[in-house]
Amino acid sequence: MGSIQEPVSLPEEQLEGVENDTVYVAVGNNAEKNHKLLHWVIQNFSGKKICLLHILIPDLVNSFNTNVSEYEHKDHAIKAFKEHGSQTMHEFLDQYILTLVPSGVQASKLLIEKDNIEKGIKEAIFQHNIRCLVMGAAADRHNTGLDSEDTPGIETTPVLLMLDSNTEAKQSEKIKSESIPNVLQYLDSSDMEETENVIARTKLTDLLIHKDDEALQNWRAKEISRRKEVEKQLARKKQDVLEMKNQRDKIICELQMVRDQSSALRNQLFESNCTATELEEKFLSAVDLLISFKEKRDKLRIEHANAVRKVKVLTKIGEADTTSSYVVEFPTFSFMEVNEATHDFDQSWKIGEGRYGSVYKGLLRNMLVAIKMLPSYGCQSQLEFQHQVDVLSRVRHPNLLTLIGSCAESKSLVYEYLNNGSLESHLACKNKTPLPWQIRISIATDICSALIFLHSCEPCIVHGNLKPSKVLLDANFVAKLGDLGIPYLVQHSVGSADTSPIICNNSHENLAYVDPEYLDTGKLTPESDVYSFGIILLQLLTGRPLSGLVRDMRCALEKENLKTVLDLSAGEWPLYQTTQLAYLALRCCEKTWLNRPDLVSEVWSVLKPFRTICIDRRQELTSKKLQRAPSHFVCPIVQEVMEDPYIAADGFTYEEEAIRGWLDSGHDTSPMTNLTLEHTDLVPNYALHNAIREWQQQ
Ligand SMILES: Nc1ncnc2c1ncn2[C@@H]1O[C@H](COP(=O)(O)OP(=O)(O)OP(=O)(O)O)[C@@H](O)[C@H]1O
Repeated sequence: MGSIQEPVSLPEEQLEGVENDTVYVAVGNNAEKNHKLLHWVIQNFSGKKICLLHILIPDLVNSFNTNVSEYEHKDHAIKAFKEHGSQTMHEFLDQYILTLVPSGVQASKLLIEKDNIEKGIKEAIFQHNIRCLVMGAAADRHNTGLDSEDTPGIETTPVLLMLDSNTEAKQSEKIKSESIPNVLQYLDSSDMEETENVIARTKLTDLLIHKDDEALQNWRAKEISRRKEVEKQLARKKQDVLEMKNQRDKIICELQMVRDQSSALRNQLFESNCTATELEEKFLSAVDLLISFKEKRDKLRIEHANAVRKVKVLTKIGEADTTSSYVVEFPTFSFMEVNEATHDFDQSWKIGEGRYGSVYKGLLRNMLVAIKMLPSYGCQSQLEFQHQVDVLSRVRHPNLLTLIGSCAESKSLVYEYLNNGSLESHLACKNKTPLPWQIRISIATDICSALIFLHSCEPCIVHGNLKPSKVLLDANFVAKLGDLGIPYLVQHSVGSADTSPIICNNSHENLAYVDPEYLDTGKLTPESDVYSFGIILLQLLTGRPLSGLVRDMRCALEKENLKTVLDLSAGEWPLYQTTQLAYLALRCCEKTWLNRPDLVSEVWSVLKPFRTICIDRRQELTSKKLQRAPSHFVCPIVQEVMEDPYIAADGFTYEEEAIRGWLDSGHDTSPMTNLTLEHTDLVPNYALHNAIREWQQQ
């Protein structure tokens, strides 16, 4: 039985079988494919015998396609056509042979006429005992297992069919006919199509040849109905395509709409984001605004509370005013208030007593004050008294004790309280360290400044009772003159213009400050104050008792021995300037007022150069003292270093007087926290008291 092999490229063992056999090459009608096939054959079988095999199918169909009526002479035509086809094919094969000759191939041709290629090939194999047959391969590459890339130059690889021995080839026709059709699978697709066409045409030809008109008509009708069916299908397809096209257009439209909507939504989203950001910013600024409004509101609340408090105070003052029945411009106090402030004029609250009454320390409307109780004798009316006080209250100067208010009922004057006491106490060194010379000179300057102011007033104001007890020192050692105008107030009361209270009720010591001319004439002049100032200046320089003071100074200056009289506890006096001051003081103490120096042109001009050095020193001293004072030494109410610290129920320590005054004035709350106090008991803070003492003695 013949075996069929598939040599794609031709290995040596394949070629061995071909050696002595003629290689049959099956050529078709496609000239291009034939050329490629022959090219392949030349490459693989150079020097071999080649026989070109062509199965010629008489192609009558072409001649009958156009006009069937022409078949009246068909026998003759078919014959002529066959002859013509055979001749043409011979010529073609000859041409192929000629192309093979230069390649050293012995070529021959074999033309077999058969109405079927399959049958023709079978016949050729039988008749010519073909063992080696080359055919154009089928287009189906799976059959060959090759790619065109592997065999460049030809689209499909030709197929070499090796048929077994002659004996096998000559087997019974039945067996051979079984094996031969397999050959056809190696024909390329175009050959197959061609074959099918040929078969169809052959059938038609058969019909024509055998004059089978009825069958022809049937076949035609079949063809027409098939064609109609195809046309119908085509029309349906067209309709489908049209519908699909419409659908596609619709979808595109919808897609476009969706795209538009999407872009609109995107814009909306962007706008929303912008709005959100804007709103967020607005919200933040609103929060800021709210915070600032809250702060303002709190501030306004505080201001409101303060205003309410002020209104209450003013109302109280108003009430006090109505009780006194006078319309005055500056605060007046009721006797009750004065009484309360001084704790029923408690002796422990008394500061001192002079010719014109007692002076009490007091806590009045939360202020630490000095209340001077004038003698109640005399016929001065409350109206006259109040008028006089009103005039005095308008005389204000930094070196004059400030008159805060008055009480017409009790005929008392309320002054600011100066906690550094009087110059008198300092000169006497009562529990006090001696004043440095700079402070002394600055005190002289302050007194001079106050006198210049008083004397320059219109009408001129003469103090008339200037002495160290009337020179009060504040926390910064600034000197302030007190008791201004008291003699006038009291004189009126006494009702005797002739009787001078200064003279009448004054001690011998106090008379030392009184102008001798005034003593002689009873007439107070500005120069009277200059005399008193001279004595005070001599006291500041020497610190000596009044008796023989002028004489001793004069003597020392004459002997140019100033140092012997100077108060050396005041430090190292600058001798030249101090001598100048000493001369100036003596001139002030001249018995005749005409010989006394002018305060502005002479005294002030000498004192003025000292001012800067003295004020600096004063600041240095006070700031040192203030700096050194720990904050817990200072009373929260009066803001001064405490002398008698007491602990209240709120746990804070206060100056006893201050906290008692606070509680006695009806307060039941803490001055520090404003919370209600559990009780009003006070406990002395001995530890703090000792600490303050130690600190003060340093
Ligand atoms: N505002 C005040 N602050 C502190 N102490 C004061 C205040 N006013 C007066 N004093 C003190 O009160 C005491 C009594 O003073 P007052 O003026 O009544 O009498 P005097 O000056 O001693 O003598 P006189 O008035 O008889 O001449 C004085 O030692 C004085 O230092």
